[in-house]
Amino acid sequence: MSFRIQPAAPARPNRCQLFGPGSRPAIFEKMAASAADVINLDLEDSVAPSDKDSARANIIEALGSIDWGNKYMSVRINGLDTPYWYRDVVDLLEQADERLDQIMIPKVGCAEDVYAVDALVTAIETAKGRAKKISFEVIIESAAGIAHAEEIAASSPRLQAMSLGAADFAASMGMQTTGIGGTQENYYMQRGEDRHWSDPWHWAQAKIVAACRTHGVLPVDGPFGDFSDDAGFVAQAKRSATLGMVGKWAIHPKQIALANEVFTPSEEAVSEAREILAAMEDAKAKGEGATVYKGRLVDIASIKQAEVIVAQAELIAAN
Ligand SMILES: CC(=O)SCCNC(=O)CCNC(=O)[C@H](O)C(C)(C)COP(=O)(O)OP(=O)(O)OC[C@H]1O[C@@H](n2cnc3c(N)ncnc32)[C@H](O)[C@@H]1OP(=O)(O)O
Ligand SMILES: O=CC(=O)O
Ligand SMILES: [Mg+2]
Repeated sequence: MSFRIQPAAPARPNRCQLFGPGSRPAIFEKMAASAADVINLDLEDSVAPSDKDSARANIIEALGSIDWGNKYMSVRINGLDTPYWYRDVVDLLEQADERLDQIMIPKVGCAEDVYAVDALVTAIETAKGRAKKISFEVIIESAAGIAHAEEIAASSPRLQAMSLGAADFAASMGMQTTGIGGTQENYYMQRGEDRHWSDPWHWAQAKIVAACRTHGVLPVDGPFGDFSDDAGFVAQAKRSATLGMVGKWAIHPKQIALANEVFTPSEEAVSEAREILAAMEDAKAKGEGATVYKGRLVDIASIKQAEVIVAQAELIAAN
C-alpha cells in the first residue's frame, strides 16, 4: 500500500439502482415496493422537455408522501448544459423533505461541474437550515468525463458514487452503435473460423473503478437497454462485478433481481473466502506468510481479497 491509505467507499448496499421517469408517477409506489437498494427518480433524459416542471413537482411530492422504506433516494437532475438544472436543484433543496438522500449529476465532464452544483446545494442547505447534507453521484458518459474520471472522483466530499452511462458515452465517443451496453456485434476478434466477442466497455469501466477506489467512491455500472435479454444483462453485470463495480442500474423492474443476485456474493464464494482467512490464520500461527489452499497459493494479499468478499456479504446482510 502507498503511504496514502486507500479510503473506504460508503458502507451502504448499492447493488441495484432502479430508474423511473419523474413524469410517470403511477410507477413510484411500485419502485418503492421493489427490492432495489437505490431509487433514481429521473428529471433528465427519460422526461420530455414539456414535462420537466410537472416531473419536478411529482418527485418533490412523492419524496414526502410515499413510504420508501430504507431505500437510498436519489434524483437525477438535468445536465449543466441545459436551462433546467438550476431549477431542479433549487426546487429539490428548497421543497423536498429530508427523505432526499442524493442528487445524481449527469454528463459530468470535469471537476468544476461538480463544484458548481456543490456551491449551489451548499448555499441552499445553509439558507434553509436543512439538517441532512445530501450526497452526490455522477454519471461518466462523455469523452470528457472518462478523460477526467479521476479528478471528478476527487471533486467533492459529497460524492458517493460514479456510474458509467453507456448510451450517452457511446454517442459522445462516436461509437457505431445504438445499443445501450452489452455485446456489440462488430466488436470481435477473428482467428480462422473462430470469432470471439470482446467487451468495448471494459476499458472505461476499469478506469472508473480505479478512479473511484483511489478516492473512496462507489463504482457502478449503468444501464443495459435490452430488458428482454436477461442472459446479456447477467453477463454484463458479472463482468462489472469481477472488475470491482458494486452494482448496476435497472431500467426495468425485471432487471432488479438479476442485479441483486450478481452483486451479492454467493454462499459458496463467502464460505471459500472464510476458509482462506482461516487457512491464513493457521499459517500465521506457524509464522508463515504463505500457504496452500485447495492446491493453490494463498498469502497475505489473499487475506485482503477474501476480506472484500466477506465485507460485501456482511454489509448486505446488515441492511
Ligand atoms: C439511458 C438512460 O438514461 S437510462 C435511465 C433513464 N430511463 C428510465 O428511467 C426508463 C425507466 N424505465 C421505464 O420507463 C419503463 O420501464 C419502460 C418505458 C422501459 C417500459 O415500461 P412499460 O412499457 O410499462 O413496461 P412493462 O409493461 O414491461 O412493465 C411491467 C410492469 O412494471 C411496471 N414498471 C415499468 N417500469 C417500471 C419502473 N422503472 N419501476 C417500477 N415499475 C415499473 C409497469 O408499470 C408494469 O406494472 P404492472 O404489471 O403493475 O402493470
Ligand atoms: O444516462 C445513462 C446513459 O447510458 O446515457
Ligand atoms: Mg445518459
